Amino acid sequence: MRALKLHELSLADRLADLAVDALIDEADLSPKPALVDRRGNGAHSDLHLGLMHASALSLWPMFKEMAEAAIEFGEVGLPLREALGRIGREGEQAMLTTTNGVNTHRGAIWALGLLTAAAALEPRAVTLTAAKLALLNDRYAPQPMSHGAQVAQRYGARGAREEAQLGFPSVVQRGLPQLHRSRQQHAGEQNARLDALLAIMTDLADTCVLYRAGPEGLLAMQQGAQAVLDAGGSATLGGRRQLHALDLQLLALNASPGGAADLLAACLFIDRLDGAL
Ligand SMILES: CC(C)(COP(=O)(O)OP(=O)(O)OC[C@H]1O[C@@H](n2cnc3c(N)ncnc32)[C@H](O)[C@@H]1O)[C@@H](O)C(=O)NCCC(=O)NCCS
Ligand SMILES: Nc1ncnc2c1ncn2[C@@H]1O[C@H](COP(=O)(O)OP(=O)(O)OP(=O)(O)O)[C@@H](O)[C@H]1O
Repeated sequence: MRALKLHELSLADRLADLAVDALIDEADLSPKPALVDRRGNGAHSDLHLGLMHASALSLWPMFKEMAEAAIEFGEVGLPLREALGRIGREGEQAMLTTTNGVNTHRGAIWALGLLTAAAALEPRAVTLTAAKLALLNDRYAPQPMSHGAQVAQRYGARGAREEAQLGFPSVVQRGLPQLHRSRQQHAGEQNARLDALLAIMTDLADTCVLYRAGPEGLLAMQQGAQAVLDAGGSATLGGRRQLHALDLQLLALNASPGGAADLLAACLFIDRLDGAL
């Protein structure tokens, strides 16, 4: 059989590859505080690494379809936004079928779905284009009382929707600059990714944490992540000690930063877009 050459893959194929790679790299990254990683299931009794991998792979056709829809519609507008909503909901069903009903990647479908479509449309203004898509109101989206909606109501928190509508400030202003800084300081790729996750955690209103552990959990997450970075980051002995303490503290609070994990995947996706298209 003739080997498939890279340039024979369509843009949509390559974007779907990048999105799934970002999810797999996020899941594999270890040691992440209280999240599923190579060591175990963190604060999640219903999740494990194999399930995260299977879920990520199940989303490949969905990401491809989102990129194809963006290419076909060719511009930001309600028709594309509503097509993405439909494809995203179908992807969510594919995920739930694969995981037997467990929510592995709901937030990631939202963030990476918008970014994949945006990359197909405007590769030089990805977060801005994703924000414009997120600002459009999908008339067919159901309005369930999700965990995010419940804590938004209770604490007035800014959740996944607002993060996208603002152009992913946690990724653009925190995650990506930290990823580049730690690489420059020769932290090593895995440590640089951990530092990027921690930088995202310092300032995020992660609705997973708020739902599970309230404002006390959120403060512990933000201050603990800052303490690791202040101690020199994941590549240093002091930083590792703080990271271990943060892991134990978040586990004790059952406070898993799932939103931050999704945004790390978004960060890795954007980082790889440069030079890949
Ligand atoms: C907007 C979404 C994320 C729903 O948000 P909501 O806060 O109501 O729901 P939920 O509690 O299920 O949270 C979603 C997930 O977002 C992640 N998250 C949590 N906090 C944050 C945050 N501050 N920033 C970013 N992501 C976060 C978490 O992983 C969480 O599991 C989305 O799932 C949605 O509307 N889906 C409908 C289908 C659709 O339109 N898809 C379009 C794909 S482009
Ligand atoms: N490595 C990871 N480990 C754990 N969660 C992750 C990881 N990567 C991403 N996530 C995100 O975290 C979310 C899971 O969080 P959580 O289990 O709190 O969601 P839930 O189903 O809304 O709540 P609960 O399990 O409390 O009923 C997923 O939506 C997923 O997007």
